Amino acid sequence: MTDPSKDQAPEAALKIDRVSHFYGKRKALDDVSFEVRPASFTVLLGLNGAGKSTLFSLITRLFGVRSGAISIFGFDVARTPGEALRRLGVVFQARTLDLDLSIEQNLAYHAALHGIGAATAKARAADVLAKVDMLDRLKDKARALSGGQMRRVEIARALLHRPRMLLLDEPTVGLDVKARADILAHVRNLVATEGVGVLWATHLIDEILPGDNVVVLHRGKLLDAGKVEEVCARAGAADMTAAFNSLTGEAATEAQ
Ligand SMILES: Nc1ncnc2c1ncn2[C@@H]1O[C@H](COP(=O)(O)OP(=O)(O)OP(=O)(O)O)[C@@H](O)[C@H]1O
Repeated sequence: MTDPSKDQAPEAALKIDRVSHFYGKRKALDDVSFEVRPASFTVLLGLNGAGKSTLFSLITRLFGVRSGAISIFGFDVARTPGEALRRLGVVFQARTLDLDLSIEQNLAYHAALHGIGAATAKARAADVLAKVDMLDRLKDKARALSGGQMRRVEIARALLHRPRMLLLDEPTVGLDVKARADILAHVRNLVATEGVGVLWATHLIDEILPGDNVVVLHRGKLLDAGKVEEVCARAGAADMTAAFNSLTGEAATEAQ
């Protein structure tokens, strides 16, 4: 007898199903579909204007989904927003820590917004800060941190309510090479050790590693999605840079 559980792929952490979005007459997303699996690191790769931020705004319900559907672990963000967003953590492109508050206060404030009680919040803050190696800075003001350290605290904060899916919108913008590598390593570690599904938006091709999933978005259209190796093979390219150039007709961006 076959084991039915073997045939059932685990539910998608994030499912984007035929999503389009217009700003006035400008089509920012054109019939985009893809999935992020649990415990996978998926790179949303696109140049400026590809539609990455628009897609994030739809996933987080900043904008309503008017065409297509988005679900998180099977919960539609429009029909069951509470269930869907409870499972989602977000790190936005813009810095969002209150610089005059301590790290502890920043996290406590966020926990309160999620309805997490003070004692639980304290324990969880220690837990999530340890995951990004920032526990020793608990009492410091956010202002005292470097850009990379702030980003790590923002990632910790996004994990406070224990989401199973994490969105990061160009999280390494403005960081130096070491801070970028640190953030990437911490997030990849969350995928490996905690089974979190990650969607990592970037325009930097060298943030992709072999075995990652990649979604190539260009001017609102999804050009290809799959394992890096599959995308390269389909494009007849030796590496992801060549695959991106061939798919989009534009030059990919490497690290600064
Ligand atoms: N509020 C808005 N009003 C009108 N057009 C917008 C708005 N926001 C984005 N756009 C347009 O939608 C398209 C997609 O933009 P979006 O910001 O989603 O891309 P992106 O991939 O996130 O780019 P970036 O890396 O520059 O942030 C672009 O053509 C952009 O000019």
